[in-house]
Amino acid sequence: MRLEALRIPPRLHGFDGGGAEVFDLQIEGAQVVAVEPSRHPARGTLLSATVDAHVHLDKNYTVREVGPAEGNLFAAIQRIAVHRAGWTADGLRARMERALAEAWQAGTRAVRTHLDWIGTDAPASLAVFEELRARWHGRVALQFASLVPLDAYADAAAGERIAQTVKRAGGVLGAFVYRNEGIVHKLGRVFDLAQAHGLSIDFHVDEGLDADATGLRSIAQLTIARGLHGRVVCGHACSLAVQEDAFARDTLALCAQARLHLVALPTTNLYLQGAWDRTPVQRGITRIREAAAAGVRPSLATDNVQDSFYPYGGYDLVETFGLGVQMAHLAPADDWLDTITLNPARALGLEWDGRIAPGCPADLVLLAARDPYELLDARGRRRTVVRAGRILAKTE
Ligand SMILES: Nc1ccnc(=O)[nH]1
Repeated sequence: MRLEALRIPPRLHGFDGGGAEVFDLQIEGAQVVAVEPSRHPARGTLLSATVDAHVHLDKNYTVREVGPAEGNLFAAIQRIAVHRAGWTADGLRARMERALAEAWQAGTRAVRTHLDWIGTDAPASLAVFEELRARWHGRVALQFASLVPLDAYADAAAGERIAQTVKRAGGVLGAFVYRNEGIVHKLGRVFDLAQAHGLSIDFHVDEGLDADATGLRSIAQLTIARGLHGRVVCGHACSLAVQEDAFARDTLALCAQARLHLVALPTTNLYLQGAWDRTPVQRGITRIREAAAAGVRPSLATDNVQDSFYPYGGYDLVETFGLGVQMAHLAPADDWLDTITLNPARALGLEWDGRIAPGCPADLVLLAARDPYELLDARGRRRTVVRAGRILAKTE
């Protein structure tokens, strides 16, 4: 198969483009075998298949039963707690399948989901997740992180049980961190367990606009102290945006030193953060631009879809990218397409980092956008998804 006249954003180049912007690709079998400058004007934009570093497959599409939390994270947590008690394998399977089918059609090749993990035993969602991870193998690579309230790790035996289960199931150790008492000590327990069991870590951290929420800084310091550079992912970090510039800069320098992976969640952050009873001025998004300037190239991810935390949305990362561009002034847009391709691929430790080059997998998303401006319009988002060298889906 030959793909002609496509812009490849420079950050996604795994080859020397020699200053050209538009390319023709030759695909043989499941591989790209040649990338050459094109003689034609661009008729679209080529990305590597997208990677979604942070979702919640266990609770998506439940908003019709639980209701939206109207801008209040802790209300969202309470609403889902009541609903969670009634979760069944069939219900979970249907919700997860629907999400994966949508992500796959949109051109996503890998997804990391958090699984609500209350108590020490594995949640009902884990067995369903493992079943779907096997069923979707070769289409969407699936990872999970345990979403455990940080305080649960204060109990050493409970922490050990959780870590053993996560290890057995091939997952990532996670926690929800927000202004906890004794936060450094409890975070230290998570790092102890990760080290003892050889696990990577993924935190929900500082998801709020209180300037004294400084979990991110503690996590970066612990990552350096424990030598877990590059093994730790942090989602949200909203409070970084409301802290003093100098303080935030120091935190980001530590994050860079720790090779921490930062994931911003535009839809949910916009919905849950800022005021509800008047026009919200604060956007809740973390300091994406300062992070990048400090050497921490961040990811954008989907987070919640049609649940109490975020009642709208779907699994289209190109759409989420468009929102991120507008929310955080990610301009020029072309320069930030690594937020849904390369950066999350590295955060998830995927074999292919998403750079397009001869020899790379032919897992690609061909967008109709003829220039960077069309990336954010409905026509420009229309796409042809190519997986393993074959056209999977086309939107007209
Ligand atoms: N933003 C979120 C925090 C905690 N749980 C969720 O599902 N989402």
